[in-house]
Amino acid sequence: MESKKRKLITLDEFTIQETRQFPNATGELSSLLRDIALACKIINKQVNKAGLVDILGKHGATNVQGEEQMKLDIFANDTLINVLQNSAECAGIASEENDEFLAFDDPYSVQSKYVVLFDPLDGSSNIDVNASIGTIFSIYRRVSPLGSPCTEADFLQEGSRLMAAGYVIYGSSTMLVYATKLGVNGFTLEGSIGEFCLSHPNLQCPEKGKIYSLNQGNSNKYEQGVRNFLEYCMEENKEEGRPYSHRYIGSMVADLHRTLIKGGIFMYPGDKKNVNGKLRLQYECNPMAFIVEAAGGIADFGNGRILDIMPKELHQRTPIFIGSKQLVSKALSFVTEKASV
Ligand SMILES: O=P(O)(O)OC[C@H]1O[C@](O)(COP(=O)(O)O)[C@@H](O)[C@@H]1O
Repeated sequence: MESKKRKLITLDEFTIQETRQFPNATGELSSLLRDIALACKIINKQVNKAGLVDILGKHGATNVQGEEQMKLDIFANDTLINVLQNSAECAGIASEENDEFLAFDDPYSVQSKYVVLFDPLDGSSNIDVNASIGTIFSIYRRVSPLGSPCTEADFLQEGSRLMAAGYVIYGSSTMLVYATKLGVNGFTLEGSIGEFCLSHPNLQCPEKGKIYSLNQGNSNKYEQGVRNFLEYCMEENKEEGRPYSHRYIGSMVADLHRTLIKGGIFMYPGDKKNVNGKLRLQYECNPMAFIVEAAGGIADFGNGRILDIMPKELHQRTPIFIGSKQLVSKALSFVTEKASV
């Protein structure tokens, strides 16, 4: 018996319906989201055929983080910048791959209310081995006056001031997940019509979880509290369903997507060498914290809410403990991070 065809709701239709809930809404934010989705469709096409075109491997340059840039990092970065520069809804961007923010000074962009931050290709170490990778983005309303180019202050705002945040995961299917204050929704790319269609409405992060996710290879460098929590996760306790399972893909987007859907905890703690860990506050941790909190989970740096951190630099890093309320609270009861952010 043919399964009942369900009505496809495209991202466009969904965002227009959402806009209608705000009488004063102008539709600029939804249009900006649609532009980001367009850029990610272009990136998706290259990712899907990466083995067939000369886009695998290193580009030969290093970024401001001192990391070797992959060819796909550069392609994704250029694609997002080009689409957003032509979008007329974006005053400027900040990217994990660019040292400085870029202010668009054409007559339309300087009038735009919003700026966009992005990690164009998250999980770069997984590109050549065909494991899931992603794009992470976030949108702030400007604090600088409209009519003139945006400033660094527009990008150095606390995560709690985000208007929207999301990611696209290039995995077994390509999905776009985005959050506003109204909630979190997931859309799957329907290749035959080239549209993101609503597939995961009103995503909620399960309160409990039995999966913990971190680079366990660094365990000896983590502080005692983190190691005690790992012991707790691996300990036998039938009643509490322990030992928990360890899962780590090594792409934050993929590890967070699993955590959002199945519950659990994802961590990238600080360690003796890197007290603030590896992940970037503005491009990775704030957008993910905004999404997980909007889905009922929590996101902490060990001594407080990620979204309350006042950013000082565009590329600053922060430790992160994020996911299901109960399991993250348990981890925090073990962890007394010394990191000041
Ligand atoms: O290899 P490690 O140290 O475990 O780090 C993996 C983490 O680094 C990242 O790959 C960093 O992201 P980029 O690929 O954007 O630089 C995350 O996606 C991932 O969670």
